[in-house]
Amino acid sequence: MTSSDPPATAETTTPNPNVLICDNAEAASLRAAKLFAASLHSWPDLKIGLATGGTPVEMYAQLVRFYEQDLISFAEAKTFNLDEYVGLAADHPQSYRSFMEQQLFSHVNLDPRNAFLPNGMATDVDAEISRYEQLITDSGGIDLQLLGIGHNGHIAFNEPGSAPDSRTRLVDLTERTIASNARFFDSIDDVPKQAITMGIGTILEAKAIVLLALGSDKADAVRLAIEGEVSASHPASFLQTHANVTYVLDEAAAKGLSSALKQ
Ligand SMILES: O=P(O)(O)OC[C@H]1O[C@](O)(CO)[C@@H](O)[C@@H]1O
Repeated sequence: MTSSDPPATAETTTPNPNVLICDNAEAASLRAAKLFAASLHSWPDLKIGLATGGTPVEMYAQLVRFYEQDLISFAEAKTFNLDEYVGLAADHPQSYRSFMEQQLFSHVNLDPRNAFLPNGMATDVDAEISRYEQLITDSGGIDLQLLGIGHNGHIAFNEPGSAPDSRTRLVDLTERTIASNARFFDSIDDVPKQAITMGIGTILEAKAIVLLALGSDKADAVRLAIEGEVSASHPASFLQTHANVTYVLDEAAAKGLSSALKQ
């Protein structure tokens, strides 16, 4: 080891994270949508990793607008969602399959046979997990992955403590995540307690990643993800070890970042 070598325990981090800060949530959603649209335009058979939650709603609306303007087509694309609740049927209004149908799938020309999510009702969960990982592998891997970020730094449903090499698996949701997602359900008791999620290792195999974060309540999570220590206590920090991550933020979500990253 020479003096220029990193210490053996250090993670390799991206030296210049690609941080795009937009004036407001709408502008950030449009910016993120343009990144996906540009890739889809260049590579019509793009394998796209998709996220759910409140964050991507406006971004998906922008993608639908691009499709309606004939700027993009999903005819040859494949999509793979990050996660699905366990115990919700595909047609349950709060399943992530339903979310995707409402926000994107039903509005564009994506072949339903090319829209993949884990099956939260699978009786053999282990077999379902293997099937889902294999689907991604057989497709050649995800080209461009969209991520949101949880208040505790979770990406997909990889809660704090998730290992960087974790794969698609069954996870227990934390009380904080259940409380945060209760806004989508009639009552907090209706929020599923488990999910099938891609692992951190699965996500890091995507060739490129876009993390979209909106609003001041995400500022701490964003700061720790981009500038904090790489640690399982904040799973999004593992993105620092990936060579091609673009963070698309509104001003409010970026407010905790050091000034050097804001230029
Ligand atoms: O976009 P939201 O609703 O703030 O959620 C953030 C993250 O939390 C999840 O909804 C999971 O709880 C992710 O799917 C999402 O990326």
